[in-house]
This record gives sequence, structure tokens and C-alpha cells, in this order.
Amino acid sequence: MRDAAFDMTASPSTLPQPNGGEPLLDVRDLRFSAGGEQLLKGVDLTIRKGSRTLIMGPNGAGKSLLLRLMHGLLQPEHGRIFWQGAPMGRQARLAQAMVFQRPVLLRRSVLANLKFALSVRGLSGKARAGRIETALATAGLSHLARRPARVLSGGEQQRLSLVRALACEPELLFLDEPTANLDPASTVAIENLVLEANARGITIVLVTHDAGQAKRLGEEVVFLQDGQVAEKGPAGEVLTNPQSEPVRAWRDGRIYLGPNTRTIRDHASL
Ligand SMILES: Nc1ncnc2c1ncn2[C@@H]1O[C@H](COP(=O)(O)OP(=O)(O)OP(=O)(O)O)[C@@H](O)[C@H]1O
Repeated sequence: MRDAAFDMTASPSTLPQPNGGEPLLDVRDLRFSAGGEQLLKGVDLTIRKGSRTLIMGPNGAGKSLLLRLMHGLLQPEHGRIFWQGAPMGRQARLAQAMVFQRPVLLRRSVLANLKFALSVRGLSGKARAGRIETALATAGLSHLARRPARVLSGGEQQRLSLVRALACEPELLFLDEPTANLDPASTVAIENLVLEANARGITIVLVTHDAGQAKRLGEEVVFLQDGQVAEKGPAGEVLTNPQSEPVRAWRDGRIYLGPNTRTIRDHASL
């Protein structure tokens, strides 16, 4: 591993701070099994305050699972998650928000979706109205405020999901393949909203398969392979000069089938 911040022997409070940022979320030896299969096999990582971390890796590597565990939607079988050095609790979860690949919207209007999310967080009256107005304007959805959310286009629904999450003013935003089903224009719109949110200090953890997106948005990259971290470090290094075989194979467009298996291109060149 490249990064001394991932030293497992250190406790969160004594961890070195990569690039000077404070650790916001620390994951230590996280494991998760289901149906007798170990799906996460001891993941360690540190998310720094204000950073943008991209989680990458092939289908079934455990990316979404890791996100759901970090957001407290699932309980780990083993391992710890620390929020600002203390075990994760309710307050930490309230300081986080998540956007899923398929927008999860209520069968109500755009406006009602925003109202509901903010009411759950205890906001009402002027404060709520102000945030809703900002969210609608930011997403370019002011003219659609009274439309049922579920009849919006895919791109509009995802923009609504994102500004709804941002209206809650989270410290950390998880995004699970937020642009997987979107066209280039909608993808750019989402990426710009993510970058603007990050510029305002919101920490970003985003799962993607898109190499271009990783280059556009990535600051740190964590590459998962078969429930383990194959490699992690600054995006510029991991994406262009990977040290591990799974990431090298991904960069070169080869199919990595495991440590003891020749790749398809290896076979072709024999
Ligand atoms: N709650 C769960 N219970 C049982 N198995 C699960 C659960 N969540 C995920 N899995 C399994 O864990 C493995 C990893 O799933 P996950 O969704 O994290 O993969 P992924 O890396 O996000 O893949 P993709 O890129 O295809 O979305 C899969 O085999 C999946 O079926």
C-alpha cells in the first residue's frame, strides 16, 4: 500500500493525515459475509475531510456493500467504523447522505420530496423553504416543482436525488454509480453539482466504473477486487501508474481473472 494513513496498527486519533486533511471516516478490518460467502475480507481505508474518494473495481467486488456499511445501512460482521475518531453512531449518520444509482423518490411531487427529506431532519418554515428554493434552482427544476417526481426523466430524477441529499447539508455524501444510466449531458450536470458541493467543503465518496469520471472527479482512488482493497492512493498515481495487477489489467483493458489465472490477452500472445 502506498499510504501510511492506512497503517492498521495505528488508532484513528494517531493516524497520519494524508495531504494534511483530517480523517473524517475510518474503516478498520471491515468484513461482511452472507450465505456462507465472505464478501468483504478485511477492508481498511481512511476518508479525509473535504476529499473526493472514488471507489472502483469490477462487478461484484463489494463496492456498494462497502458504501452501505460505511453509511450504516448494514452492520459489519467484523471490524470498526470511526467517525472523527469515535465509533459511528446516529449523529454521524445524520451528518451523511447517500445517492443511489436508481433514484429513490417518493410517489409525490418534486417539492414534496424535498419537503419530506428536510422535515425528517427537523427543518420547517423559512429555513426549509429557503433550502428548497436553492435546491430547485441548483438542479434546474424550479419549473417542475409541482410535477410528480416519478414522471421526471432519468437525468432530472437523479439531479433531484442529488440536490435533495445536498439540501440536508451533509458533511459526507456517498454516491453509488450516480451517472450509470445517464447520457453525457446529464452526467456532466451531476459531476458539476458534485464538484460544487465538494468546493463548499462536502466530503465525497463515489462509486464508479467510468474511467473518464474517475479522472475528472478523483482525488483519491480505492480499487476493490474480490472484497479486498487491491490498491489505494492518489488518483493520478493509481490510475496512470498502478502497482497492482488488477488495476494494471483494468487500465490496459485486460480482463483480470485472479492471481493465478492468465488474462485473455496473455493467452492470445502465447
Ligand atoms: N445484503 C447482502 N446480502 C447478501 N449478499 C449481498 C448483499 N449485498 C451484496 N451482496 C453480494 O455481495 C457481492 C458484492 O455486491 P456489491 O453490490 O457490493 O458489488 P459491486 O462491486 O457494487 O458490483 P457492481 O459493480 O455490479 O454494482 C455480490 O455478490 C452481491 O450479490
